[in-house]
Amino acid sequence: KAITAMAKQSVTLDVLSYHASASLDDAQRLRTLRIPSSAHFSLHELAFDDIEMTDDDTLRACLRMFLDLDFVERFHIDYSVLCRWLLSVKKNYRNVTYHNWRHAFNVAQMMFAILTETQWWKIFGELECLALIIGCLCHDLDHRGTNNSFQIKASSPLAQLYSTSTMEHHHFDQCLMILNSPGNQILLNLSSDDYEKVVKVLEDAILSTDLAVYFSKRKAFIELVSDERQVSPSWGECEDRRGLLRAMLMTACDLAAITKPWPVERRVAALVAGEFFRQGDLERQNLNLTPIDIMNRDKEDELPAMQVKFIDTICLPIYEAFAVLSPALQPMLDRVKSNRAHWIDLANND
Ligand SMILES: CCCOc1ccc(S(=O)(=O)N2CCN(C)CC2)cc1-c1nc(CC)cc(=O)[nH]1
Ligand SMILES: [Zn+2]
Repeated sequence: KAITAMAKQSVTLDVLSYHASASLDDAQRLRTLRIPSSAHFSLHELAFDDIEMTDDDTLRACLRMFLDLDFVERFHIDYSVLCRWLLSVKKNYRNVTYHNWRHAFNVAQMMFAILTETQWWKIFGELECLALIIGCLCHDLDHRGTNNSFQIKASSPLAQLYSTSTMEHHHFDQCLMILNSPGNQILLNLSSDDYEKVVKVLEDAILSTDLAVYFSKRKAFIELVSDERQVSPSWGECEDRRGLLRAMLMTACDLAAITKPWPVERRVAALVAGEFFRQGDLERQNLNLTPIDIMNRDKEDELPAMQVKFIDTICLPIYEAFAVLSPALQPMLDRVKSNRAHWIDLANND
């Protein structure tokens, strides 16, 4: 009986992998494209904006990040497999308003920019940096444009699988499924020891993008920052500190639209609002519930005030701590403050 169950499980995985994987043709085409420099794509910019980029550009930019971080050489990643893996990751983001491939790509670019501008890649080492970049690209895989509380309220299949951090567990599950799909196994040539380490860091990184996890870890992080101030080399030796910094880094990159120049923040906030309001519509129509204010289309004019609250309660603490840890990140904090002023203006004009 156990054997048939195992056989069924493996068939399911194969069927999932088959549909999740990008086509060989697409991978073949991407493989032949020329890959411009990181400077060409402005990948080291903390104020990066992807609006001018085509989907092909985003894929080539990801290849550039893997090449510049030396992952392809160091981990003997087959270049065709890397191309297919990137296409499969992109394919497994849905066409939702905000939590789509572009969001994942922007989060990965922010991680690349922070790790390089602060030199923190030296603290984490190649293995943990590989896990962080893969984690960013995969952290919202198969997002349906609805949040954890919606899954619970709708008692969706995902909520029955995972009762806490529902979506984040699903994103990690999808990430592993693609990494283990034939033709997509970019970690194939890692030692089993290195593979175990990458998967562990990957799981922590993706689960850290649940704001509930951020709230639970933030106090310890801010205390550590006020005691230690700059990131001294000793941070590298302590596994717990590195884990805490990685978790905070994931949140800082996930919410980084708030640190971008105003035209970018204003555009992204409209996408976030669009997705929230659609969830509110679903809650009314399907669940017969009155949505919370942030998802209630009728409260649209309160959006600027909500953004100010979002900045004060969630964003400022983390970007203030990061600016203390590395002066290179000060411009991010400055832009959060100037975006706050814009939202205050809009809140007063309504
Ligand atoms: C733009 C449409 C309104 O957007 C918001 C409204 C309220 C709050 S909140 O801090 O009060 N809070 C967050 C935690 N929830 C559980 C309860 C509500 C946050 C946002 C918001 N979130 C993100 C992250 C996805 C990005 C972004 O730009 N804005
Ligand atoms: Zn995200």
